[in-house]
Amino acid sequence: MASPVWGDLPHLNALDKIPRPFLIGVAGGTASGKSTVCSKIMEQLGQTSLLENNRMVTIISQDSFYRDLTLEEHKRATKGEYNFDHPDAFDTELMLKTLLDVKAGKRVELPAYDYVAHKRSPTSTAIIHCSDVVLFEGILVFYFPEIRDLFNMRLFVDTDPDIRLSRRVLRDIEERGRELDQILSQYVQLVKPAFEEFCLPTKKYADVIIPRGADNVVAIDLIVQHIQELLRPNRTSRRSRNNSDSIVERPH
Ligand SMILES: Nc1ncnc2c1ncn2[C@@H]1O[C@H](COP(=O)(O)OP(=O)(O)O)[C@@H](O)[C@H]1O
Ligand SMILES: O=c1ccn([C@@H]2O[C@H](COP(=O)(O)O)[C@@H](O)[C@H]2O)c(=O)[nH]1
Repeated sequence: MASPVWGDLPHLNALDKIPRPFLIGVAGGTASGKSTVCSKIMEQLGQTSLLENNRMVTIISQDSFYRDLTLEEHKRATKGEYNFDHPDAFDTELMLKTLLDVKAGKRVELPAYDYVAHKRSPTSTAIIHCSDVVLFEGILVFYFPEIRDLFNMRLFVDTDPDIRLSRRVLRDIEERGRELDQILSQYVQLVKPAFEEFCLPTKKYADVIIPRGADNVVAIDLIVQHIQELLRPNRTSRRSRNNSDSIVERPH
């Protein structure tokens, strides 16, 4: 049953024992298009038209697991001098516990991350219900072995660094309230070196590398087809057959 497109995916061999939720890790450098790729996968699985509570595909961002900063760290963060791209910036324990809960089908509550305040927002939480597919995206989702091993499929979004930087500049000015000189100095001093040291070496763990991110419609189509194949409705879902059927339908 293994598809030639997917090559050798040892952890996907027992296709008759597909775990639910099916946990997909999506790694890649900053502004590579991880969130956009996840949204496209969700859209093509016919999920965006459904009410949030009825969706069988969920996206979780690793950014929800940035650890709380001390006063001194927060001061540095406001000047673009705190290293948010280092593995130590994350609350690994909470990240692991949450993913284990998600895998166990438990309902989890996640605070959204506030990039302006540099902290988790207590007023904006997402409730993760048990889903058929959970996409977990972030710069270092393959860095921590205990977390990496939880994924049933691993994707790496591989976008040219110049394109990533230009997108990050626009995004950080428009959405994250940053000044150009601070974005550039943070990028050169912290983001780029950490990408090379911690993120890029994790590309080797990917089952599928997606060059050009969301522009790569062929790769996204193939990934979606593969997920649909794995989650055929004759497999048992945590929810009703009616709900899980929506996953195998094409959007049009
Ligand atoms: N293929 C694309 N073409 C144009 N802009 C894109 C594309 N993919 C992502 N972007 C934009 O680049 C920025 C970063 O994308 P995002 O998906 O949030 O990346 P990441 O999750 O890796 O940080 C966003 O403003 C997004 O709208
Ligand atoms: O308070 C913060 C938290 C994070 N960052 C930067 O965000 C990116 C990770 O998010 P992507 O969506 O993958 O780009 C990371 O490179 C951090 O440097 C921040 O600037 N401030």
